[in-house]
Amino acid sequence: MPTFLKSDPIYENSNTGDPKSYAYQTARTRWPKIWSSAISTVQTTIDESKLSDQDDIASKIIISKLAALINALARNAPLEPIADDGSSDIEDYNKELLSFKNLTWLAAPWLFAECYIYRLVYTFFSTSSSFWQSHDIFYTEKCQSLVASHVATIELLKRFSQILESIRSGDRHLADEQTEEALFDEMVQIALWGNATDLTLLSSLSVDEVQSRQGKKARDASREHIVVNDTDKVWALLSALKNGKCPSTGVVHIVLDNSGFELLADLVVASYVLEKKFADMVVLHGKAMPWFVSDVNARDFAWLVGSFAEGTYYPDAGRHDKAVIQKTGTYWRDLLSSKKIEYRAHPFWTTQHSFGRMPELQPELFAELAGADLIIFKGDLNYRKLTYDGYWPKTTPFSKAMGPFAEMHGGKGVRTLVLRTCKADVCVGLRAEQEEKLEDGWTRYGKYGVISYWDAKRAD
Ligand SMILES: O=P(O)(O)OC[C@@]1(O)O[C@H](CO)[C@@H](O)[C@@H]1O
Repeated sequence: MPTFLKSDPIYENSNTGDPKSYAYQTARTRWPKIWSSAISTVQTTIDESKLSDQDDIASKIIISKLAALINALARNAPLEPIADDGSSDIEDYNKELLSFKNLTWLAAPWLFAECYIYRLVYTFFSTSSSFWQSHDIFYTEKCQSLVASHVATIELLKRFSQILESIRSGDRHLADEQTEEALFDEMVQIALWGNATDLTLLSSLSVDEVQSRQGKKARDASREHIVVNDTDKVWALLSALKNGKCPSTGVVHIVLDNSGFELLADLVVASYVLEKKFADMVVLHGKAMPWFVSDVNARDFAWLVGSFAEGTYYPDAGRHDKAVIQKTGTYWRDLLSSKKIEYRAHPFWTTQHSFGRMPELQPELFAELAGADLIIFKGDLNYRKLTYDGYWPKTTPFSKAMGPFAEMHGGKGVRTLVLRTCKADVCVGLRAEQEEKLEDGWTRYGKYGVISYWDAKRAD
């Protein structure tokens, strides 16, 4: 296995040619479904829009490129260099592709090939006519999924509103350490299980199955499925930061994953962090382009906050529910305008690179993360990128699987917390013999979760 950087670990990774990997099934069934459905979405947009002749010709080209991609997957064709669309990330994609020599779709490292496929498809649009250039083929599906989740959404917003009230009223129960810790635990659970509902799973689970994972009942039932749980360590950190027992910069970052219900859960957690004064500012990192079907980009983010604040999110909601929705949307808008919450989309998050490459390839971004009190990574793809998507033995320490990203840098490294439901092959940090009790394929369908923490600022 060639390595792109000298610092990459020599490891066996999930590969689309390996029948024992989830990648095998993904490349043969999930990808063709995702891209066929993209063709239908483009067709619907054409039918619903009055396109100019130029845009109409461009639409046909986009559809033919998507069809050719589906055909290339079926034929196990080689991956071709990505066309230049003026963005600097393409160079590294093509450089790494060359380093593999004759990579074909059905025998490729999963992480590389999957990032490459989303970046490639984006160029079908970014190099097209003006109508299509900023088109997000997944946008409608993302909005619809949140509207379809209105029951769990309203339940979560009501709970959030209660929490805000108790924090603000200085509820004396909240002064008790155990109650405080229980509330933090609830926040972690909300953010973790919010990740169990992404749209790529719809190609293997039904809408009902995905929605049944939302809400408090589902969270409580899933507790026993958390295979690594470092919540207490993170609680110890936050308490130390707040009590001045640990130097603080007052900034927490959340590297987001999916839009819709998961983004809602992440906004709840960001607000909790601010209201409890664990931080003065929360930076949210989204994607700069449509990515892995349901990942958050600027438009999804603006739609969620805007449609809540304006009361257009769920027009059929009752008067009381509507008031809760609008109040929360307005509250988030205010946090954004006062810069207590900031949304950003660094191009690094849509490269193929594992985060262990960040210190060398994106030292400024790495320094910024290292300068914050805590970085919360959400979701499966971020976990795969933290751990090089490697076939590590499951008992490998989390810090070892992260490589240079986890290094101490003289006590100035990154404090990493990952909240991820397992939807791939990789999983580390288990205790010896823990895996024996888990069923075959347990790392795949979002049933199990990990709350893994590594503090690269510790003095020891
Ligand atoms: O990052 P997320 O949204 O938690 O999950 C990403 C995911 O759904 O997309 C890929 C699909 O092949 C897999 O890594 C994983 O199953």
